Amino acid sequence: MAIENTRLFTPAAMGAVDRAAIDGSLSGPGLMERAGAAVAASALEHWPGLKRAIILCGPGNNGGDGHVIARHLARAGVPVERFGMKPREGTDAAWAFESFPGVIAALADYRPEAGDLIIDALFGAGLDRAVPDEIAKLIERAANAGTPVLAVDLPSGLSGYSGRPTGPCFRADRTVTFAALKTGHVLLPGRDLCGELEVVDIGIPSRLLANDDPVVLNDPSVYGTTSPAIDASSHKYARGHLVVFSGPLISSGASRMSAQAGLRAGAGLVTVASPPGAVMAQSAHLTAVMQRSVGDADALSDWLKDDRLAAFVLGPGFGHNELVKDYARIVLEAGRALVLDADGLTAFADTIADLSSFDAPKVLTPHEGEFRRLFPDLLDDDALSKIDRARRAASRVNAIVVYKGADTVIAAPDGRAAINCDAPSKLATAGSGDVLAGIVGASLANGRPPFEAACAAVALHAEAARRAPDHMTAEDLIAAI
Ligand SMILES: NC(=O)C1=CN([C@@H]2O[C@H](COP(=O)(O)OP(=O)(O)OC[C@H]3O[C@@H](n4cnc5c(N)ncnc54)[C@H](OP(=O)(O)O)[C@@H]3O)[C@@H](O)[C@H]2O)[C@@H](O)CC1
Ligand SMILES: Nc1ncnc2c1ncn2[C@@H]1O[C@H](COP(=O)(O)OP(=O)(O)O)[C@@H](O)[C@H]1O
Ligand SMILES: [K+]
Repeated sequence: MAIENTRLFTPAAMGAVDRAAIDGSLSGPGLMERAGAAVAASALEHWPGLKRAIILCGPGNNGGDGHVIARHLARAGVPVERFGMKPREGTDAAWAFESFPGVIAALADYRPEAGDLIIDALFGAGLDRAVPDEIAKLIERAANAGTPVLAVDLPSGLSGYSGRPTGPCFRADRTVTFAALKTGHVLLPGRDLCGELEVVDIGIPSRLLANDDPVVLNDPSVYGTTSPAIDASSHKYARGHLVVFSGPLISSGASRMSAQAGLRAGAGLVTVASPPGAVMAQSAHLTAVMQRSVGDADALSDWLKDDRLAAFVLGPGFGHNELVKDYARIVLEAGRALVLDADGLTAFADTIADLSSFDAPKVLTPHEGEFRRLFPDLLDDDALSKIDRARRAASRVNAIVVYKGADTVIAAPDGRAAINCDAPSKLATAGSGDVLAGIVGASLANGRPPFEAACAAVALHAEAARRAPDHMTAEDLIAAI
């Protein structure tokens, strides 16, 4: 039975849920029995022609699940062989083994054969270091033979917290996990190493599936509907006026993409603020998007007397320009929302924390390289997951951080975080980040709070990409919004 729960758990938080369930009415063996039965059912459903189930059993509860799986598959008539180690005495896993005692061969003795399915029940939530050498060798033998792998809870070798391998790691075709997804299932490369993911209900009551760690999958439960309702009383200013700063003539295209994306994404009006030297080129291209010549800080301050200017995008194609810092400060001092992207981020490489003193809404949209420039210490800290890196960055800058990638993390200074997992890889094309910055700007101009605005924008960007042609350019992406 698949379950719907967009909350994500670290293995530690899930362990607390398990303990609460066991302290309540549920028994450890009862949970293990349902977990093992669900994995066995998945094996039978997805590998109907399997000739031999190779069950790799570790010393802990993950191995305990393996013994339950062995019993269920054997009773279903599947030839079963177990490799690994016996559980420690007196544990739930020992109960599982005693419920189906038998030979457990040494891991080194396993030789893959055609028709095998490896059921990996070596380590799950308890993995805390690189797997030992004999397991590393087995992983290599199985990969060379192309033997399919069904992982129990997590592929052994993968951190359920960070989504990064601790060393050699199984690449599973399918992973069956219990009660809720763990962060390591959705962060890369974990998401790829898990293969198809299946979350099964093992009877833990949903009231216990709560924790203090507000990390969720990015979906409408976070940000509401994708665009605010437009009714008869609505007018373009009510939908918000977005401004995108243009860089010099040579790199003015990026601002156009942000601006056009912003207009498509639902800003009521969009103006490109161009340096005088780029005005002519922009005029030749822009139609529904308006333009204004803004050449220096005074011109910007003067324009900001118009309090209908709601949100600003600063950075795409802006160039390495001293004006970045002045413009950012002036916009934020005026209390307007600011999206800082690309060159806008790079300009603050050593001083990003200075922005924390401004209360106006701020959204930073770094990709991996920009994140490194801004927060090298967080990236160098191997103990942190991408989620916690983004959260620490958000709290340092007092801003929403959209840490981009195929596993984009959106984090708020108060600890809220969402992971977007459904962006297609065709987004890896020049300009798609400029498009995102424009969508975030529109979402802010619409008046959403910044975390919700960023989450809605990332979801819309991914949805547009899914709809766009396979060999899309950033222009196609804009058209698909
Ligand atoms: N709790 C529940 O209610 C339910 C739990 N369920 C299942 O339990 C699983 C979690 O079980 P678990 O906590 O026993 O951890 P598990 O992953 O089996 O590791 C065991 C021990 O291995 C060791 N070890 C770690 N890394 C190692 C390494 N690299 N190389 C060598 N050894 C290493 C380490 O022990 P150490 O050697 O450090 O003393 C660790 O404690 C979970 O994933 C799910 O499948 C389900 O049944 C549903 C109900
Ligand atoms: N392989 C991928 N899968 C999913 N999304 C991706 C992938 N590569 C890039 N993206 C997304 O595309 C956008 C690229 O942004 P960025 O790196 O700033 O590009 P550019 O500077 O060319 O505009 C981000 O939103 C990122 O999350
Ligand atoms: K496993």
